[in-house]
Formats: sequence, C-alpha cells, structure tokens
Amino acid sequence: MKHNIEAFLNQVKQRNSHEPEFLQAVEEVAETVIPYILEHDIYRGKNILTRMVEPERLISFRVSWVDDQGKIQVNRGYRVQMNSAIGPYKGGLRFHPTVNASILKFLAFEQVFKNSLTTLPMGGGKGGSDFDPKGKSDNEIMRFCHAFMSELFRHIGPNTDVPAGDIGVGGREIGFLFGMYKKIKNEFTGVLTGKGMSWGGSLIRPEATGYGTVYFAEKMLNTKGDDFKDKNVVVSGSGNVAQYAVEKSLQLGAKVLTMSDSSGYIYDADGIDSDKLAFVMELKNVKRGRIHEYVVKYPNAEFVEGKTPWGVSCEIALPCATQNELNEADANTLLNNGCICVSEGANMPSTKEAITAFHRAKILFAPGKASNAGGVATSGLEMTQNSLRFNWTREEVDNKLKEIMCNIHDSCIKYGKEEDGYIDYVKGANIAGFVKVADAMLAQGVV
Ligand SMILES: NC(=O)C1=CN([C@@H]2O[C@H](COP(=O)(O)OP(=O)(O)OC[C@H]3O[C@@H](n4cnc5c(N)ncnc54)[C@H](O)[C@@H]3O)[C@@H](O)[C@H]2O)C=CC1
Ligand SMILES: O=C(O)CCC(=O)C(=O)O
Repeated sequence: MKHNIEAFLNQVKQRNSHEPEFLQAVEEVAETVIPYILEHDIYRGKNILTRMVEPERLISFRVSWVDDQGKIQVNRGYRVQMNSAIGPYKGGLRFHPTVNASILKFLAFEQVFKNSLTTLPMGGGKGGSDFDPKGKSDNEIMRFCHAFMSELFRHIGPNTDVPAGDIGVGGREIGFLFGMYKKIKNEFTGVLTGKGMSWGGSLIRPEATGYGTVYFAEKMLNTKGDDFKDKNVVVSGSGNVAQYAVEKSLQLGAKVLTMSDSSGYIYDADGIDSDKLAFVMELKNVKRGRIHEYVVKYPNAEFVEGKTPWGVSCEIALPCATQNELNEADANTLLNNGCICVSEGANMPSTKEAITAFHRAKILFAPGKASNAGGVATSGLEMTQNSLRFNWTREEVDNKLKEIMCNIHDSCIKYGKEEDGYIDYVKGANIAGFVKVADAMLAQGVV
C-alpha cells in the first residue's frame, strides 16, 4: 500500500516538480484515496487518480490594461479546467500577486472533490491572475476586469465553465466581469455566480461560505453533544468568508476574539460583537482599509503586527484567510490551549503537519473541501435559479445550504468513521468526493 502511494506521488512530483501547493493537495488526497482504490475492484487498474491530477485544460493568457497614470500594465491570467465528469467546470477566480499555476492547480484539484461533495452537478475549475487589487482605484479594477474577461470569455459559458469569486474577487469584480461578458457575447446568462441581487444573483451567496463553515463545525460539535454556545472562537482573515463566519458564530451564541489580515491580527478580549463586525465590514468592503484600524475605533482591543491569531486561547478555531496559514507549531499551541474543534473556511489553511497534530489529538477537524463547500453549493443554487428564471427567498436558500452541509457531514461519517469511533473528516471527504467523480469517469470511458 505504502509503495503504491509513493510510486504514484513520485510520478506526480516528476511531472509537477515546481508546484509545491499542488503536490501538497494531491498528497493529502492520495494517502486516503489510494488505499480505497486498492480495496475496490471497480477502481483498480484504471489509472483514475492519475487522470484526475492532470487538468483537462490549463489556459494561460496575457492581460494588458492601462493604469490611472496612463501606463500600460501586463498581468498573467489563468483558468484551470480540472475535471468536468459530473458537470460544467465550477470554481472561483483569485486576484492576488502570489497567484501562479501551482496555487490554481491545487485550488482546482480541491474544487473537484468539494463540488462532488455538494451532490450538485458541478465539475471543478479555478482561475485568476497575479494582479494585485490592493491600492487600485475602482476605475483600475474595472479596466483590469474588462481586459481579463476580453480573453476569458471564449473559454467559459453557462454550460461549460462558470467562474465565481475567491480572494480579491468579490461583488464589485463579478459585476465588471459580467458586464464585459454580456457585451462581447450579447447574451444574459448565468455565466458567473456571486452576481448582484438585481441581475441574477442569489440571496445568501455572500454569506454562504462563512455560514456553511460554522454550520459544519456545529454538526461536528453535535456529535459530542456540544455546540457553539458560550464558546471562545478565534477567526483568521477579515474578508468575505471570515466576516460571515463571525456573523454566524455570534448568532449561535459564541464569543469571537480575533480577526486578521496579511498585516497581523486584532485581539478583542471583550468579543467582536455585531456592531464591531459591521465596522469591519465597512472597513474591508467599502473603505478597503487595514485591520489595525479596528484598534483606533475600539482602543480596548490590541493589534498584533505580523502574526497569526493561533496563540489566542479558544475552543473553536476557524482559519478563513489563506493556504498554509496554520502550521504544526500553531496546531500544538491551539491544542495546548484547549481547542476542541477546527473548521477550515479557507482552502488548505492547515499544513500537513498541523493536520497530523489535530488527528493525533483526536479533536474535531474539518478540511476546507468539506467545511467551506457551502459557498460553491450556493453558487450551484444560483445556477439553478438562473436556469429556472426564478428566485428563492433568503430562508429557502439558507435551508438548502444547511441541508447540504448536513449531507456533507453525513458523507464524511460514512467514509471516515474509524473503528474506535473517531471521525477522520479528511479521509471521509476525500473518499466521498472521489467516488462520485470516479464513477462518472468510468461510465464515460477514457476521454
Ligand atoms: N469566497 C468564497 O466563497 C470562498 C472562499 N474560500 C477560501 O476562503 C479564503 C478567503 O477567501 P475570501 O474571504 O473569499 O477572500 P477575501 O479576498 O474576501 O479575503 C481574503 C482574506 O484573507 C486575508 N489574507 C490574504 N492573504 C493573506 C496572508 N498572506 N496572510 C494573512 N491573511 C491573508 C485577507 O487580508 C482577507 O482578510 C481563501 O482561502 C479562499 O480560497 C473557500 C470557499 C469559497
Ligand atoms: O462559488 C464558486 O463557484 C467558487 C467558490 C470557490 O472558489 C471555492 O469553493 O473555493
């Protein structure tokens, strides 16, 4: 078994030697899925995982645009179309200076399993650009988005590939991208999700990833007869996912102690209540400021520069910023401080060593592909509403989201419950996600 996993990983390493994030994501899946493949005749000898780690298509393109000083800027745009066995490619766009093929391939690979877990008919993809939105004017953002879509449009479509937001791409950017797609194609279709409410968006999509992460954590706590009430929660990030993870934690009666951005974290021992959260939302979504401005408004709180928040004592940790933001030392600190539950809002925020530490301590740990799937699931619901030319109410969408998160939790138990009763949510999510895609690939033959 060990030999099979090593042989497979060596082959993937040879082909993708300069892509550490992609290799990390593949390794985590291979370690749990290869043993399952070897135990099941229908998957054995079909090279299914070898096919799944090779993107069906990887598009890279030039994005030229003019900044406010009249200078011509050039960025690199990408779309990784990873797997379309169970539906059109689906997954977000990331605008961040660190974006490269490795990061987008890891995200697209994770997306395949995540989308499968939602039970909705969506394949996996991801895209973006090394464009840095920080400090750019609205006009520059618009010109960049228009330039980006002036190439991307030929590779996507409502039945082909449906992008959405991710880091650096929110409602404003989706609007500019949609505007250019509609102009070039002369059609109004559900080609993107995360759209505004008056032009085809779904209620609850902005909230969905953060809410879903908390719904999933609550389900995990319920397996121990526990819940969010009166728990101390540490959150990283202060963007879309973090904001709504905080909102839902508050609604469930928890106390939220931290939020962060790439400059450091704020620690508010009195708790970040809904008024303080509204301040963060205005700061981040409208003023586009930095998190340290929180302590100017709330001087009882403290700003810790250049650090992540994992040293703050808590029972529940919700990493909602970015990949590899929580390492082994952080995991040990959380465990020593009494953390009992980690639910990933971000994609792959915990390193491999951190996950091993959580598993060894047998705490509740949910990998992002399960716990943050509420975002893409609600995107799937947005696609359905677009096809029906109909809108569900806030309550209807929220109930469907809750039900989907509950089903994902059940799938993780089905495939991840160990003999001693411990639930390995990583194993459960990987195998449950794999089975549906693999079955579709087998049915469709070698294509
Ligand atoms: N938006 C969505 O629906 C979904 C997002 N995700 C994941 O959630 C995470 C956050 O995404 P969003 O909230 O949408 O993005 P966002 O752009 O709204 O916020 C990103 C947050 O991460 C922080 N951040 C970025 N780089 C950082 C770094 N190097 N160190 C510390 N903090 C950093 C930013 O300051 C910001 O608070 C990402 O991993 C994303 O892939 C996962 C599922 C769906
Ligand atoms: O809503 C979507 O299509 C994409 C969400 C996403 O990028 C993710 O799940 O990581």
